[in-house]
Amino acid sequence: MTIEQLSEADRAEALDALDEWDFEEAREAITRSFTFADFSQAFAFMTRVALLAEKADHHPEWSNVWNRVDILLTTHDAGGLSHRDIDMAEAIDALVEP
Ligand SMILES: C[C@H](O)[C@H](O)[C@H]1CNC2=NC(N)=NC(=O)C2=N1
Repeated sequence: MTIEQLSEADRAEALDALDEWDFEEAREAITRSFTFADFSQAFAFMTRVALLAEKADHHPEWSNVWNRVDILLTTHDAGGLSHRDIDMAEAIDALVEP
């Protein structure tokens, strides 16, 4: 299965709409940090993201420290950012900003 990296123009357009996400040039990835009231809330969020990831077969690189969850999205199969990352970022945002 071939997944194409986004062109610079498509990337710029997508990032424009994803206010809360930062582009990390070195990793060809987007990142966002989420903070919750406590660990329980953070882990509940991670559970929901995990289900999205399995459904989409697209998985985040992430870490959790107590109430914080740091997420990095990139497409390993494409060697950089693809529409899959944008779709996943939008789906994750929808969990916290309904
Ligand atoms: C075989 C399986 O479809 C692939 O390895 C999927 C799984 N999840 C993935 N997740 C991410 N972030 N990038 C990928 O390229 C990727 N590939």
